[in-house]
Amino acid sequence: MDTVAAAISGNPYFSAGFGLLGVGAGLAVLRQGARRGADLLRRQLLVSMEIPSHDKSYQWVLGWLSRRGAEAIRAAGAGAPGGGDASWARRRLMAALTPRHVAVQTSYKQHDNGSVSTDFTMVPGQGKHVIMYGRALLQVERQRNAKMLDIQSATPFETVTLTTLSRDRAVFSRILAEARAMALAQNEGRTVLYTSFGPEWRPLGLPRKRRLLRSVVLDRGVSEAIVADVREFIANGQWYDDRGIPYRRGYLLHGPPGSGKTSFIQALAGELGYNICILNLSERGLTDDRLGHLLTVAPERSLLLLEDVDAAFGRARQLSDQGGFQQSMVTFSGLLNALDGVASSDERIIFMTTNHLDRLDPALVRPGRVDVKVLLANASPHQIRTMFVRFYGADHADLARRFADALRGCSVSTAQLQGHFVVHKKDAQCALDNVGALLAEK
Ligand SMILES: Nc1ncnc2c1ncn2[C@@H]1O[C@H](COP(=O)(O)OP(=O)(O)OP(=O)(O)O)[C@@H](O)[C@H]1O
Repeated sequence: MDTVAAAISGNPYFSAGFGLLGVGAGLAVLRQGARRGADLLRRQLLVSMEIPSHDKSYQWVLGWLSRRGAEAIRAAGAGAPGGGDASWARRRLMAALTPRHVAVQTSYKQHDNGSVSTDFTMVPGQGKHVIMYGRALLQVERQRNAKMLDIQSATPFETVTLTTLSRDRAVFSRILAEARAMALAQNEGRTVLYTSFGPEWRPLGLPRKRRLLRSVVLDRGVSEAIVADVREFIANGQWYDDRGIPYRRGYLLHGPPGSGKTSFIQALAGELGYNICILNLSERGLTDDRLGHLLTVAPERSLLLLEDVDAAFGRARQLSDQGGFQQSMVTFSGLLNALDGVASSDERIIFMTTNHLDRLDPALVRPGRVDVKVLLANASPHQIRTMFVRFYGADHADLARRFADALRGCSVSTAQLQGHFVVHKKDAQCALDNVGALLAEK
């Protein structure tokens, strides 16, 4: 044994081998130590915030990042010889930090006259980027998991992770607040129409310019009465809460086609600064469960609109129940349950419209489900005069009176009147002379 040990220790190759082994092991320990140290340091010094693509704030933060990117490019390029208030060093830093790999996001902008234009914005692409926010350095990492699908949107699951130094952790809430305010400002003065998409609400098209309440001409005092009722409801949440009454109010607007029911609800939403969630009860694939869920998760500050409720539960529905055309799977009791089930403390304002009040089941329109019923009928003489003056100006009040007299006793909808005025938009006298065309339409 001793001779073997002596042989090994005396052998220079063996000694060198052991030496190398020792150095290797030492290095491995050092490397692991360094990694652990870096991990520990990272945990102590860095904080991160992950935003998954299914979260509402995801698009807000992407929008915010794209705005920051554009600002960084401006700050880096602008003011080269002494321009702008960014120092030269800061501009250089901004230039260095401008993301090199960007993704394009196309957005549509609706102008006040209703036309739509396209706009391209660049958001940081997949991978890591570094940006400056105030004095804080932030790492932005955008990751896509191609193997995971967001079930609701059927798009790959994505995340954006923001990382910064622990001492700057407060920037996260500032960024979220800024991103939210930025997104909301884009919809300022506009009404967002939501429609159901699976179990959630999605914006339908672009936010629309708010419709002015006075652009919808209802009979004397009708508009004012509804607006006052809704405002009173909105202002009295505590009252409902104190008495344990579900905080919801139901309105039913009924009347012939083209009397302004939908237009009025849009204008009311604009007046209140609310959005509208439109639900089509006849929608294919809509079930009782989904309806109940949708009514509970409607975005805050929105009016829920169930249009043409008679179509879903009137004669057409009976036909489908007898094996006719396939409609939604919502049952009448499912609708009642959904309306009653909205018993959370969240404010719910539900508008229903119908052309046929008589076809509605009394159970649907009982107080608690429908608290306010309003008839929007064919145009009254007051509406005819008001619309005429609104189209041609106050100096045509006399023609307006004669026009209303010519239509006295006739059933003309406000939509028909609007159509007539559009045809004769340049000439009030012509509109009066051709009033007979309105009667011929009948
Ligand atoms: N009272 C009104 N004042 C101003 N415009 C009106 C009025 N009524 C209808 N219109 C115009 O007529 C068109 C159709 O109106 P709207 O869709 O609001 O009618 P509706 O009562 O909801 O019809 P329907 O019962 O068929 O759904 C819109 O372009 C709207 O601007």
